[in-house]
Amino acid sequence: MTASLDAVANKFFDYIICGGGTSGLTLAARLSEDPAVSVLVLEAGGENTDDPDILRPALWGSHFTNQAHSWTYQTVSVGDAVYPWFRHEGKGLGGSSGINFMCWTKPHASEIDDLEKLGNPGWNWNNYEKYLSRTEGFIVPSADVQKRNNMCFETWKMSKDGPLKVTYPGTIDEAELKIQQTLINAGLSIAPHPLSGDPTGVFFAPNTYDPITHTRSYATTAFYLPNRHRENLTVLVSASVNRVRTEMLPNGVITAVGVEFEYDGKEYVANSKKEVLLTAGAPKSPHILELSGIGRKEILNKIGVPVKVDLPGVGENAQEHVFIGVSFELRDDVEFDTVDLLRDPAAAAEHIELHASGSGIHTKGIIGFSFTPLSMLSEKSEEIYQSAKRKVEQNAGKYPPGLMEQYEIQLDRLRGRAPGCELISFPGYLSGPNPPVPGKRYLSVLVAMNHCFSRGTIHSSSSDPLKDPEFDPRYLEEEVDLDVWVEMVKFTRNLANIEPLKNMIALESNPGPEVQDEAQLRDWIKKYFCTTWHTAGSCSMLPKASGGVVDPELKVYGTNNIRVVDLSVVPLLFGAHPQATVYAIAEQAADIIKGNFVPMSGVVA
Ligand SMILES: Cc1cc2nc3c(=O)[nH]c(=O)nc-3n(C[C@H](O)[C@H](O)[C@H](O)COP(=O)(O)OP(=O)(O)OC[C@H]3O[C@@H](n4cnc5c(N)ncnc54)[C@H](O)[C@@H]3O)c2cc1C
Repeated sequence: MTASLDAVANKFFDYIICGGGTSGLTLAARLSEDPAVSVLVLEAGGENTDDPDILRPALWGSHFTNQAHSWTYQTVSVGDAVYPWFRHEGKGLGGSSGINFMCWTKPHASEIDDLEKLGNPGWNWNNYEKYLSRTEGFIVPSADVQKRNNMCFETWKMSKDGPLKVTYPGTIDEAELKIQQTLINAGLSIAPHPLSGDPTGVFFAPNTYDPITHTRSYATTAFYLPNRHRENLTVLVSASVNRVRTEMLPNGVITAVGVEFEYDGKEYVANSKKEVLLTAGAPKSPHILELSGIGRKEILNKIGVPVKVDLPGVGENAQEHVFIGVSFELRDDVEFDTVDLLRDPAAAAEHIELHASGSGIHTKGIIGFSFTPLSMLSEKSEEIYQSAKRKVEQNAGKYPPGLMEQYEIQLDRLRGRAPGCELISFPGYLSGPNPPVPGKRYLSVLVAMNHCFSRGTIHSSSSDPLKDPEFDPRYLEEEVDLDVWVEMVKFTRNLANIEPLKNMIALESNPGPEVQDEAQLRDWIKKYFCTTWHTAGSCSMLPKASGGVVDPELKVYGTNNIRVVDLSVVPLLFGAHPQATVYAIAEQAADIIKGNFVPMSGVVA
């Protein structure tokens, strides 16, 4: 059971963790392994344990309409986009790991090594694998499942020891193999070791899935429930952190002494003896810093918060992954159960029943992936690269501190060093503008742009903690992003002409026959794309002079004992779904905080 207010208000704890999400619960479990240390987690949302809408798989996106499950952020500038309201993060224990799409992927090793290259000793692939192995609990599927799905794990380096269950969903349709074969026929190859350093190619990715109960495995089941009995771990839900309380040390550095939090409409205080750890996610961690007087002085002056540390990088360098769905209507004779069925209330009820017995749509997952460099998809890749390079060189003097170093790496990736183009097979309709036809089933290929050059900002617009920060993502501001994306969509549409997919589909629903030439394609993308909810960078781990907010020990510059430990610290977003990386960051952070971190050398050592 979570704690009562009385156990928290005005009490003292060694560590106060602000946000009980993916990283927060991981960190809490690791720090409280030492019974001599007291740990408090404050989570703004509810406990949400045993909630079937969280536990039952294949409910992708359904949480967005439920305020108990997700935060909804309106973005500031969205250009022509029609889905600005589609901006969500997880709320309640488990955070985004409780509402995410459960896909388990990892970046190319060189992209993690890039963190070290950007000035962060110890943040490299070797340490990444070491720390992620503490979370990851891979369950190898049966020999029968492997044979049926052409799976081979000999070259995959996966840990079986962690508490987070990672495996394949109970139902894998034969259609997934056909989609995979189509991609191979289109020129891609099987990725030899996609979850151990090089995801280039096609593969079936596991999910965060418990194969016994056919339910979601997430930060709550892996790190909170098994440890909630610990006497030194206190978790208070419905407690929203307003700001960090600080004092100034004689040397001009500020030190955290606790936090102020909102509970049931009133403000309370919890005191920290050692550290305050911000794990509120990329939209909210910079918000808490700014409300605490740590941030860009112009922003703090504007919202009337006294400046304690002038730290211009807070809320800057925000990066996103974005996707757009190309949907194909399936032929009626194709055997492929898709989530389209769930639009019929009677079928939806039937599949809830089926789930209880370990079958039906709710035992499916999103598993079909390919990651490639642009050169594998388009003959225009060199032209696009040269044009992006010219632009970066021309504007070199105009970029904010640190961005040029990031762009140099991004150009290298664009030329093929790491795969930024992703295609995901989604069993159902997920696209616009043409709506699904009742009774029809769809396959959508989600075309995801993972190495966006555009950068956004997330800043407080008021000193009122209950007012959400303003998120200005500046999507597609850098034209290379759209150039790359157009080529990816062209490649994807052409899959309809390649067997065996050709034989499965009746027609292309979106973008549809109205979208023919390149100008129309560009307009369609600008209108109907959507975030992939992987926001990073808003509290970047970089040297301070490069726009950094935290140092390589994740400590906020100018403070003695405030750290940020969540996806916001990643200064340059990689080409993978980020939950695995968030767990790895939290695991490494726990060792750093405990004083146990012995870095394994990486490329820069
Ligand atoms: C819809 C969706 C689908 C996704 N799909 C995938 C996927 O399939 N695979 C994948 O790898 N990744 C996926 N992701 C991304 C991944 O889940 C997240 O990047 C990751 O979980 C973020 O972890 P975090 O610890 O940074 O933040 P979160 O897990 O979001 O945790 C932040 C926590 O802080 C709490 N909080 C916020 N403000 C306050 C405050 N002021 N006081 C107290 N608590 C506060 C929040 O309620 C939340 O619980 C998805 C994300 C979303 C939203």
